[in-house]
Amino acid sequence: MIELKHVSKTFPTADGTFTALEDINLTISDGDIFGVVGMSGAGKSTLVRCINLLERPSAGQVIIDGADMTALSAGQLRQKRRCISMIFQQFNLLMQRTCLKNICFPLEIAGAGAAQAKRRALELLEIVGLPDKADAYPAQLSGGQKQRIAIARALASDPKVLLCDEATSALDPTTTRSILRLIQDINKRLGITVIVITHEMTVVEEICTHVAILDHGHMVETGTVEEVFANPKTEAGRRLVYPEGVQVTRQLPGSHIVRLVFNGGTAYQPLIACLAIDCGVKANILGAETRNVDGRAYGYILLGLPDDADEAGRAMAYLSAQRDVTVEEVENYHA
Ligand SMILES: Nc1ncnc2c1ncn2[C@@H]1O[C@H](COP(=O)(O)OP(=O)(O)OP(=O)(O)O)[C@@H](O)[C@H]1O
Repeated sequence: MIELKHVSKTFPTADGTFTALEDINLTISDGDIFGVVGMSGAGKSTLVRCINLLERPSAGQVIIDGADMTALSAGQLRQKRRCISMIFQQFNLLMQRTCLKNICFPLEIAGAGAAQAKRRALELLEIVGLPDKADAYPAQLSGGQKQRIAIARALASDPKVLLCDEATSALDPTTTRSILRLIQDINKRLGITVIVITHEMTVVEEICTHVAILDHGHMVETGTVEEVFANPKTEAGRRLVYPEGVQVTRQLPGSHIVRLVFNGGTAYQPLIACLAIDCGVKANILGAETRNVDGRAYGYILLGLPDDADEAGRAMAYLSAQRDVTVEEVENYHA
């Protein structure tokens, strides 16, 4: 388990002290695929670099499996870091080494013999689906293949945690999907906890179990992907999850506006038609946004209810009684 307790990180700059992270509290359980999302500059990379102490937090604790990383000696930290590997957007392969030798590199540093390192590297090439690229050089590979080699190298030290810093951001959508499948497979087969930093919500939807949203160095939301994506509670969360905003088809000034949040169970039920038939209340759909998370639909619909208090009350009672739907009043609605 990874716990961040009151982690802050400041940097000295020409204009004074810059706070990149402020009072971050986070728990990542073993086996999670945990997404960290936020706009550019939100502090995602700084956060992940604090986890393996590539950046030392200015305050707070990073506790991995009960050990406070910030309190370890340099030697102990080197040892502990072996259980955390990292992959990057630009792959960071050694271009003058073959793929096999790239994967052997961390094993050699850890003191493995050449034969043992080679045996393990060949196994890892199998795991990442490139057994025929042992003697190829990185320059001879596609972006997706380079990332597979980088993943094999990251796995060489038998890590418990894999940090992925925008690992698919340089790849096309199809290759992205195949790399995400590989990361998911590694998480399941090898039981490795994965932390994914990304600005792409589709990446989170495809593989993450949990997510944290960073905004200007603050962690503004965290929870399961379903919880956070179904109903982002903060402005920053809504901006990320629904970047286009709600597609408003029509606005009725003075209407009673409610937001129906679907959380996977009944998103495809003809709820608005049922409302009309069962209650005799005609609601206007002002906007809708749904997302598919792990094969289930989440999202919300904005409804304009009639001004008549009795009709609006009936509609609210009916909608509130539905399973797997949350009904919220929307105040100060602006299209
Ligand atoms: N060494 C540093 N010195 C000063 N400021 C820094 C330093 N490292 C990061 N920052 C600042 O901290 C903030 C967070 O940076 P960080 O790279 O963590 O953001 P990010 O969310 O990963 O952004 P991106 O998605 O663009 O990579 C930025 O404003 C950045 O300029």
